[in-house]
Amino acid sequence: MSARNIARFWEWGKKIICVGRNYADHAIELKNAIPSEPVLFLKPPSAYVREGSPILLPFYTSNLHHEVELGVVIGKGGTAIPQSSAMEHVAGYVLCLDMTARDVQDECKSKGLPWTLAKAFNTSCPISDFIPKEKIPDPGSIDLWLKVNHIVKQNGSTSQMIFSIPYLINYISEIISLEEGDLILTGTPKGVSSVQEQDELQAGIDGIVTMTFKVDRKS
Ligand SMILES: O=C([O-])CC(=O)C(=O)O
Ligand SMILES: [Mg+2]
Repeated sequence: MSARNIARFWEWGKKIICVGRNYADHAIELKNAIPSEPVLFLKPPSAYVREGSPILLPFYTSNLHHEVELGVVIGKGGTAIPQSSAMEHVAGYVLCLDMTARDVQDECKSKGLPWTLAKAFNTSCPISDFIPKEKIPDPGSIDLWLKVNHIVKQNGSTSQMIFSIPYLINYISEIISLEEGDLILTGTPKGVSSVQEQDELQAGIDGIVTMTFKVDRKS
């Protein structure tokens, strides 16, 4: 067997750990409290989708939202990783969309149920090409943007994150051990909105990466 290549980590079937409400402006737009500890949820590796394949609308939602997020790819596993050495565990980054069935999430929230149906369905995690760590020397101050049909909907800086990447790696790894090939989605800035069948989503980090995905319905 050939050596595994971290640049294709999404093929390894590792964990996708998502952080919610990590930008105050997004917490406020959805009328949520600003958290005092990170809000965590998971997506299965079957959520990954790559450019060239569409984001499929789940049949049970009529309000699918985009959330553009910086993804942190773990290169070296660990448990209870200290903040001071957290960045040594990072192999690189990807630009991600945390696709969210907002109507289903609202219902789950009101019933006190988990968000699985809202967040973890097939194609709920579109990702860009792998970005080696060296290409983003300061992941705490990069601009993320997202357009729907060429209209800008989200444009935020990772400097607005409530919990930094080292904080998140420490916090998560105290609870869930991190492994090589795991991905952490670090939360979305404001501007989330509804997408429809045939919409084109384009997202990017200026000078680093862009990606384009079409929204479709399962045939
Ligand atoms: O669904 C939400 O609003 C929580 C979340 O994923 C985020 O803030 O990125
Ligand atoms: Mg999110």
